[in-house]
Amino acid sequence: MNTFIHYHTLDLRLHDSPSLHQAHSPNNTSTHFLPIYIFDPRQLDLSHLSNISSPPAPRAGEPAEHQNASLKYQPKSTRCSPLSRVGGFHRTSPYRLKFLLEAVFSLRESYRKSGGDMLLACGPPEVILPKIVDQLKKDEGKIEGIHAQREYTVEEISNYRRIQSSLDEEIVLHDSKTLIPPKHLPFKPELDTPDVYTEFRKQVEGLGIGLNEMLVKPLDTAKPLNGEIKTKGKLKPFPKIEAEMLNLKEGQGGIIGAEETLEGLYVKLVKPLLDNPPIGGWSSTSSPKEGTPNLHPKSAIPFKGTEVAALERVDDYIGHANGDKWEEGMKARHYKETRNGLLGEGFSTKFSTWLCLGIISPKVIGWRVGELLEKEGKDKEVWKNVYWILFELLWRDYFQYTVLKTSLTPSSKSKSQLRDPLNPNSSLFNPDGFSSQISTYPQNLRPNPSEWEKSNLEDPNDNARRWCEGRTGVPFIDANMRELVQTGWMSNRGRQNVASFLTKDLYCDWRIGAEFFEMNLVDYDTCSNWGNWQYQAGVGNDPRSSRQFNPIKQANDYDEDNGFVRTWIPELERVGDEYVQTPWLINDKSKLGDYPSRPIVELPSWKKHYPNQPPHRNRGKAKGNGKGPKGGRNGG
Ligand SMILES: Cc1cc2nc3c(=O)[nH]c(=O)nc-3n(C[C@H](O)[C@H](O)[C@H](O)COP(=O)(O)OP(=O)(O)OC[C@H]3O[C@@H](n4cnc5c(N)ncnc54)[C@H](O)[C@@H]3O)c2cc1C
Repeated sequence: MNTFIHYHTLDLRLHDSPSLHQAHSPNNTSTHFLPIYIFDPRQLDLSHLSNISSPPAPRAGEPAEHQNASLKYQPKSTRCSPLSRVGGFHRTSPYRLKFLLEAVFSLRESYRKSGGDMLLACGPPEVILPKIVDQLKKDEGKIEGIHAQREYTVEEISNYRRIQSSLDEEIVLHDSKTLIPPKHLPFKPELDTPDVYTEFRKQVEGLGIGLNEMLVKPLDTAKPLNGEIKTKGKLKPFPKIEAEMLNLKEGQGGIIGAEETLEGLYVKLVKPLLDNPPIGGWSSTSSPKEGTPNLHPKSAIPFKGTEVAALERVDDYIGHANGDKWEEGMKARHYKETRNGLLGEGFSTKFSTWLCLGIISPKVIGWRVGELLEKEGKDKEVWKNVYWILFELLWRDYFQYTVLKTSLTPSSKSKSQLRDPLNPNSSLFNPDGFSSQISTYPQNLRPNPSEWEKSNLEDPNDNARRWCEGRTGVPFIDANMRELVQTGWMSNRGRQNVASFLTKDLYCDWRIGAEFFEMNLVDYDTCSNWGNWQYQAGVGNDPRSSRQFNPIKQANDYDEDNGFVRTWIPELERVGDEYVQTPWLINDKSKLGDYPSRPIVELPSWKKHYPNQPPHRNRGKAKGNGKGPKGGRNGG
């Protein structure tokens, strides 16, 4: 027996899978194929699974390095704990947990439907994987290779390094995470990713935008068929693993039985979240007393975490070729015009929900966009709208590669410190962000964390806490925050505004916002989240002082009919349309019910956008035109 192991991390799919492709290519000598997914106690509290001891819960503010005494490997500057470092938030919400389990269980189902299976385990991967390898090597068994997707973030890099340090076999890493794979880039991403997005995009577009130029063809390893995902050919047999023969010690974790269901596992994993709700609590739809969370009826992402759902969304949004014709895809043809919308599922692609776990390959999306552009891109309107999807996907790549570069560069503050081979050091989570790694960063724009407001999230009147709970008194901000907590989603427009409000108007530590997003966003992605937060907070590698949004102007421009604010803030029901974005201006405050009668801050620049101010409330002007405030555009 010669086993090809594929260790799934953030690549929960069968299509466009380099491992699957390699394992089943004619010259591959493996006889068996073993895909495995391991729930890691540093990411999730696994204490309700059998034979697992999770790291002790840290207190907010306590440095991560003191939080993992029970683990053999002591992380230094990483955030390896199921609670976040600054705010002490969980690192997942019930919604996000359910989405992950949907992805894992549907992947296992797809493997089974294709003649194979997938092993589910829990525990530190550097303990579990070597035990499995040992068992497979017994009785002269061989390991053809251990394959995984290359990750660019410090926790994932240290995870691979820890595993590697306990294995004789080399882990083979595949570049399957980005639209443009590293080897196609016109520069070495780990060294030369430009500090400014526009420069990155121009260099990439210099490759030529067409199919097989900038866009790389995805591997044809699996496709949807009658509502299921099927691999191209039959899978190699799944090897027998005997859980009791792994010799795992007490507390080290183990194999999750083949009979375990999504619902059963969910109940065990969600318990620590429900027992210890975060500030403001979980929303009632996301944490039912029994079973898995229901979708919020107003959710902008009424989708499942499955490969089938992801590929159906691509079909629905971009469409597909049918002979000479292009079918469906009306949404993509209006993408640029509608992408700043706030309500409903149609305004933007929502691809991020599947991209974050690798349920869909960015290359599949890119290739489909390229096909549509090739067929219909001569029409300028189609080109402008459809191309913009690539423009945004390049933002995603840009943050991935920026993080890769900084993950492998020592902080300028610790130049003397030799790189810890097991533990790369990144400024992604530092208060002064990437700026701390750039010696040429302009002095006058350097962030000064000591000047930021100190937050005490225990205090219900704390500004950052009121931001988290959607109680700032500024309806446009609160509506976005409530949507996030109640559905696990917020639009890009909303994210930019609430991030600006927390950091530029309230002057709070941006990491509280990034951690709160990490807990709640179903589409949470380390690079996109922390990279965008740095960018908005002005601590990233593209320094500018003016990324400040005016929430009143933004509300006037993007919530023209007040539908968004009315959807999420029912307390404002009795306030007329004119003042619903500025309710503190009405005389009869009794109409506000429990809603704050004053905003926690009021900036002079807001006033010219109040009702009846010259110039008159400028409704609808910028809706959907892709223009943000001066200097504030990020990703359109
Ligand atoms: C403070 C803040 C936090 C964010 N956190 C995340 C996060 O955790 N995960 C995440 O995927 N995105 C994040 N974004 C980026 C962006 O808001 C989302 O990618 C986008 O809203 C997802 O919706 P969509 O798929 O409909 O996007 P579309 O508008 O349809 O864009 C298509 C794809 O392009 C990519 N994209 C678009 N804008 C950006 C951007 N600014 N940065 C990186 N990629 C982009 C995404 O992969 C997206 O799916 C954040 C933005 C801000 C301002």
